[in-house]
Parts: sequence; C-alpha cells; structure tokens
Amino acid sequence: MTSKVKTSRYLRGQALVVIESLLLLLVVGIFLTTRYLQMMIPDVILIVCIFAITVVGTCSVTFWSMRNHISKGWRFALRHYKLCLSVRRALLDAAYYVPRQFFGTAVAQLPKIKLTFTDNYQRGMLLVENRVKYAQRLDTAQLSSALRRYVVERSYLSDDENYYCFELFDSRLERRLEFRSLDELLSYNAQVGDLELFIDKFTVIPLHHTLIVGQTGSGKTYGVYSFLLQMLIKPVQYQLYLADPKGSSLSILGDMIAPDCTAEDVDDIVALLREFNDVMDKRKADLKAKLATKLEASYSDFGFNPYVFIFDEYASFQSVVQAMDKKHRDEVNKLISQIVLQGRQLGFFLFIVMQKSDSTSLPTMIRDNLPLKIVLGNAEQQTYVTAFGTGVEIPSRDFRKGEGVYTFPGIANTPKLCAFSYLNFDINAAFRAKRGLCNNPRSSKGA
Ligand SMILES: Nc1ncnc2c1ncn2[C@@H]1O[C@H](COP(=O)(O)OP(=O)(O)OP(=O)(O)O)[C@@H](O)[C@H]1O
Repeated sequence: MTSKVKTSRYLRGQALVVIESLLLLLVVGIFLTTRYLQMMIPDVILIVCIFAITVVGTCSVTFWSMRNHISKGWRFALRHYKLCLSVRRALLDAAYYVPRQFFGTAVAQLPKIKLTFTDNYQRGMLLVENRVKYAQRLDTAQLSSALRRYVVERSYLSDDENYYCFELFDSRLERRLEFRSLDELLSYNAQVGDLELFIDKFTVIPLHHTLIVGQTGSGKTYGVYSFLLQMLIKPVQYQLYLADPKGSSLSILGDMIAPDCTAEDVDDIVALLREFNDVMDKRKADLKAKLATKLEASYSDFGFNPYVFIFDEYASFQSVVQAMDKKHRDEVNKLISQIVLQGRQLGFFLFIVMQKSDSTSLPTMIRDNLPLKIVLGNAEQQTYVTAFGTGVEIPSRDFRKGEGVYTFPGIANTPKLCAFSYLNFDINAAFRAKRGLCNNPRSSKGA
C-alpha cells in the first residue's frame, strides 16, 4: 500500500492558525472601538465572547489539522515534519544556502525540499532543489545525520537537473525475504511475472543476462539457488544449463535437476556452450519467420520458452581456456559473445558467477553486455569499479551474507541495495521435489 504525506498539509494547518489569529484581532479591535466610542456594552460580555471565540477557534483548528494527521497517521506526519526540519538545519550547517538581505537583516535562503514516503514509510524520496546559485555540490554525508533512522540508498540529479534526489530507506527495515517452506516461496513467486525474478522485498528484475560477483562466502551460489528455484516453479518452463568447473554444489544440483545439461569438465562445458548456441541458432530461424508478422516482438510474444546457461566460477573456466590454443580460445569467446549479443530477443540468457570481474577473466565487451550486475558482500573498491564502472557511489553498509548492490538499466542505473532471500527449508529436498518440472532440453530443443 502506498501513502504520501505532503508538506502542503502543514501549510494548510498553518493558514488556519493565521485565520484564527485574524479573527481574534478583529474581536479585540471591536472591543477597543466600542470602548473608545463609549458604547454601553458591558465588558464582561465582550470578554466572554473573546474567550468563546478563542476556545471554539482553537478546537476547530486542532480538529482540522488532526483530521489530516489521523487519516494519514499522525505519528508519520510528525516524523515527516521533524525530518524536514532537521534536513533544513543540516542544509544550513552545510552552508547550502544563498545569503540574502531581508529589510536590512542578513538571512539564509534555503533550497526547496520535498519529502515523500512509500511502502508504509519504509522507503522515501527526498528532493533538494539544485539551482545554479547553489554552486556547492550537495553531498550524501551532509544529510546522513539529519535523516535520523533513514539511510540514503542512492543519490542522483533529476533528469531536468532541478533537484538532487535521495532515495531513502528505513535502516531498521529488513529487505531480505525469508521462506520457511517451498510453498511459501511458491506463493510469493506467484506475484512475480513469469519472466521476472525477485531478489528481495523491493527488487524484481526482468530475466536478462546476469553477472554475480563477490568474495568467497558472500552468498553467490546461494543467490543462484534462489534464482534456480524460482525458475523451476514458474508456470513457464525454463530450460536450464549448468556449468560448474569447480564441480561443487551447483554441479550436484545440476545432476539433480538437469543431468544432461550439467558439466564440470572444461571440454564438456565448451560442448554444452556449443549445444546452447546451436539451439539458439535454431530459435533464431524460427523467430525470424514469426518476426515477419510482428517486428518489435521477442521470444515470449510467440510462446517460446527461456533458456538459461548458469556459469559458476567463470574465472576458473577462463583460466583453463586462456591456456588453450588460439583456435579454441577464439571459439569459446565467440560462443559466449553470441549468447550475450543475440540472446535477449531469442530468449537465451547467460548467468555468470565469479569472485572478481576484472577484464583478464571477463572481457569488457561481455561484461558491458550483462545488464544485471550484482556485487555481494563487502567487496574491494576495485571490484565495484570493474563491475559498475568508475565514479559510482556505493551505499556504505556492512553487508551480511547474501546482501550487496546491483544495477539494472532503468531500474537501478546506479548501485542499489539488494539482499537474496533466506531459504529456511531443506533446499536439496526442494530441488528434488521440483526436478520433474525442469525439462531435459536435449529432448525438446527449440521449444
Ligand atoms: N541470502 C542468504 N541468506 C542466508 N544465508 C546465506 C545467504 N547467502 C549465503 N548464506 C550463507 O552463506 C554460506 C556461503 O554462501 P555461498 O556458498 O553461496 O557463498 P559463495 O559466495 O558462493 O562462496 P564460494 O565463492 O566460496 O563458493 C551459505 O552456505 C549460507 O549458509
């Protein structure tokens, strides 16, 4: 449920107070005038009138302003008001104002601020006016203490460059989902589209090429479990290919859910990549015939299923490939590039999981064409730079396992927080239960 509290409501309340004061002034004026004209109205009647107007006026003003507060939650209205006040104070302290003269007195003209909340006040958006005259850059650090329990998740300039936008979230908020059974995951997944994957309470991403980076133990493979389970329980059948050069948990899982499409050995992985490309080429021919009827369509518009190739420990695979002769190296690079460059419209996606995404392990061209980039755990600055590029601001937090930041065009153009779900049930049993839903792609190519 979304609700908003706007500053204008307070202004309305203040206007009523002004009206009441004017009324009082009027009555006092009448009192003084009658005294002046020596009219024979007893003082006691006038005093009672003034008293009555004051009581009735105060009660109605209080009721009127409370009416707004009650309907939107007066506690939150108060919080909103206090927050606006402390942000203004912080702007003043940060000297983010324009000095002006007001009837000979030096005053500070603060920029306009707008504060709105969503998701039951768990998230918010603070807009601070950016006029050319505020030449100084507004920094997140300048506001963080003023925001009390709220933390800046992302900050950027609005498209028209008139406002600094600060996306806030309640620091006490647990964005991570916890599922105690597969059924719970199933019912949550029902709210998400067939070709979308969720990460946490606030993050749903369209299926696309993905890069997951993070130090050992940061929760990469666990995150892949979460994605895989979602894919397996969707009404649309996902065709899964799994490559795990380390032969660890993902390959064990692969043997359970897609044994014919799981590989550990580098040669087998290359063969799997070839096969994936062959199926993709067939899909290309099928789709071409259909696109004649609808030019801007993609695989899902014609009822084709998505194919997903999940690559764990990609760097370890690349280190072996680099030692191969040039012909083999070129072939592998071509296979990977083709998936990344042509896969989206055809419905063929690559998920790459690795500890660091530097260009020696992952060519820049491939990395740049993986729209969903996730960095988990407390990574080194260089890891963020290689994943997201230079000059991006990473929200400063102590990331727990499965927590991190991600970017996705249009949804998170700069790194945003995310946290993979806690799967508080027997994951192996869940995969075993769902293995029947995963087609063996070898028996249904081009479906
Ligand atoms: N989202 C999460 N919720 C709860 N626990 C998690 C989460 N992610 C990871 N963990 C815990 O952290 C452990 C390590 O995670 P995982 O094996 O996925 O790390 P990794 O980054 O893949 O490590 P490596 O690179 O060594 O394979 C998991 O076994 C699990 O207990």
